[in-house]
Amino acid sequence: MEDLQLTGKLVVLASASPRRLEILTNVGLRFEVVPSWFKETLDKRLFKTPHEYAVETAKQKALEVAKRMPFKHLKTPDIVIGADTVVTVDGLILEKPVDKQDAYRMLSRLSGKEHSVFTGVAIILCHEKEDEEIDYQVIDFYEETKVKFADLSDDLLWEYINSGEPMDKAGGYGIQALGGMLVEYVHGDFLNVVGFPLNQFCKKLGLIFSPPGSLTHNSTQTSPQGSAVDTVPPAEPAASSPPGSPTHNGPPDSQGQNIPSASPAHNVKQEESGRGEEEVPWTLVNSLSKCSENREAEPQGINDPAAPDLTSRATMQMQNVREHETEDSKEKLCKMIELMDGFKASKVLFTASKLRVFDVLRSSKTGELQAEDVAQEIKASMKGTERLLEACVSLGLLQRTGKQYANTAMSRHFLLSDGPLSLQGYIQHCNELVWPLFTHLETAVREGTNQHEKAFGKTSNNLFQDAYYSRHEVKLRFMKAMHSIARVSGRDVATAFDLSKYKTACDLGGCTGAMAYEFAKAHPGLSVTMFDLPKVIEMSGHFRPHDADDRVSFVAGDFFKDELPKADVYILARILHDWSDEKVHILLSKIAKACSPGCAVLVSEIFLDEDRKGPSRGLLQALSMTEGRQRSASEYSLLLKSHGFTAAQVKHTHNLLDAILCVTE
Ligand SMILES: Cc1cn([C@H]2C[C@H](O)[C@@H](COP(=O)(O)OP(=O)(O)OP(=O)(O)O)O2)c(=O)[nH]c1=O
Repeated sequence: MEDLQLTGKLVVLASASPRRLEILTNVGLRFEVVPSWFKETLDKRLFKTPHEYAVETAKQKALEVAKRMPFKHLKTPDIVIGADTVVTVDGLILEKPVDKQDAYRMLSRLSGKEHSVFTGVAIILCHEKEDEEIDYQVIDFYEETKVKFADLSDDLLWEYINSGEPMDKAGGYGIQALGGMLVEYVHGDFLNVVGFPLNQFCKKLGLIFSPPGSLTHNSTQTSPQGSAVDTVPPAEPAASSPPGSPTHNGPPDSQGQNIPSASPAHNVKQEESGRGEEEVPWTLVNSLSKCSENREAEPQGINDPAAPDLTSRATMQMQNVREHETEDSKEKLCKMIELMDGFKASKVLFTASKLRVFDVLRSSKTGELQAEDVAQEIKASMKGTERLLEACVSLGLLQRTGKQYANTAMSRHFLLSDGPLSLQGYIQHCNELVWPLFTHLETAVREGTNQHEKAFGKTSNNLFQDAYYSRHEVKLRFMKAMHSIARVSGRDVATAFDLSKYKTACDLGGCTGAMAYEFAKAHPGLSVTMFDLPKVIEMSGHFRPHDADDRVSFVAGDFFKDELPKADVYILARILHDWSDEKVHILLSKIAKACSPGCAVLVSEIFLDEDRKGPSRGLLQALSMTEGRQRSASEYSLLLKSHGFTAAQVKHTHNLLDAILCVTE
């Protein structure tokens, strides 16, 4: 048990499949579930074999989660697991049926025949580099299981389809439940059909994480089924790349690739993170991985003499169905708990930030401190500090080794007050302004109004003039918040489109100039004017970078009242959501008047999904808005079009702000 190489690591299952959750939970793996948003739309014609398709889809599912988590969940996972199961018959790849007719077509094709079930699996190892970029190392493999269906009558097929079971399963059946009745034999790993080849996965895990000395990590391991190792460059988007694309070091099923050891060669930290010890039976996993070189793909399953007999397998299947239902409701309960506790987690982050816990830990000689030292530094009680630090560990904000607390990579990235990507300004704004507003949410919902007066005892007709910029200290806090958002999202917004043909830009309401500097940095031929209220401009000097580019200049004015500076591109970053459509029209018509043909407007906001069902970040923000509203990309596009700005290009940056670029004719 000293070999617990996964202890303290954040393992993430990038899958919404309750079967995968159950299989991995049953072996004692501790992990979080973050379903992938990767759409399974890779062009199957680009893949020579079905398993290449399944492996690539698994890889893209996992990479999407690995890349999203640092931004959306504000934590970097150590390991992300993705999988994709497909059924193949007559040279066709069958995924989940889209409707009952589709399920019928699939099942009647499978009737009376042997088919293959392939599950592709990708294990992504995320390594934080010194420059805080993340390296993604991909280990992928697949498993094939052969399944033979009995001859199935139409009546039986329809009865099965009407049970509802086929709809969320590849090939339209679930071997672990009612679908088991359709099956004559299984050759291979039964769990592979259910969605996860546990046996081969454990072997791979053993090879990656077995303790030093027990295996020769860097020797060539021959894997029974295809296995490949890729390193994905950090800036690479999770694009739908077919095999042979630049993210691949070799074909996905090439044999005999090196299996990297995550420990100690890759310096994956062993953190005592409060997530508790892993319960994976590591002796078993290590023995399995040692056997993997010798393994011939032998038939297993219900025809295997060593496998449980049919009666016990049927009992196991019934248990599985019951457990699946329990797991399903447990998953829902977890989600409920997460929602109920969400405000506590936010407040822990706000409080630790306000008390400068992350800065205090960073400034200590070794980067770590015991609770009593932290308590002394932040001038707080020992008992309260200890509770706060422990809660921070449980949220992935801190790590603990013995009695010593230290920042996690995520905290170093986003929570040090002087870090280049510090979110401290925005966190303080959330704590001091948004939090009090949200305590009056019920009244805000009843009355449909912003609760500024209730929360702060003052009416505000114009939020910026009356509230944000009324007092020096409040203004500075608001500017810090906007500054941190612009610093974190600025590069992605500035590089979202090719602006090389433009010479001048004007960032309207650009606050501290952080976004303007990002645009200047990203476009060497561009001069940027930052335009904002005189009250803002007079303080923007506080935020001037040391290496300030002299292509950025500052002009004071009110974009609703004053003449706008001339520019080829007008930037509206985080501006339009604050205003009603009526005010947006006033502003856009002023911009349109200032523009000559070929000029552009770049709007950067959180874009709501077209069905307004997400992202929740945008919809939650709307709850404390005054006269503004959140909009989708096509709503922004329509507003812009009505002022002659067309040819919209939309970029979802996966950062805090998305972007749309429209051009005048
Ligand atoms: C053939 C077969 C598939 N399946 C399931 C396993 C997978 O969950 C599903 C195939 O779809 P997948 O796209 O592999 O997975 P998923 O959509 O369920 O989850 P995610 O993409 O979030 O990881 O079919 C069974 O449960 N039993 C079976 O007998």
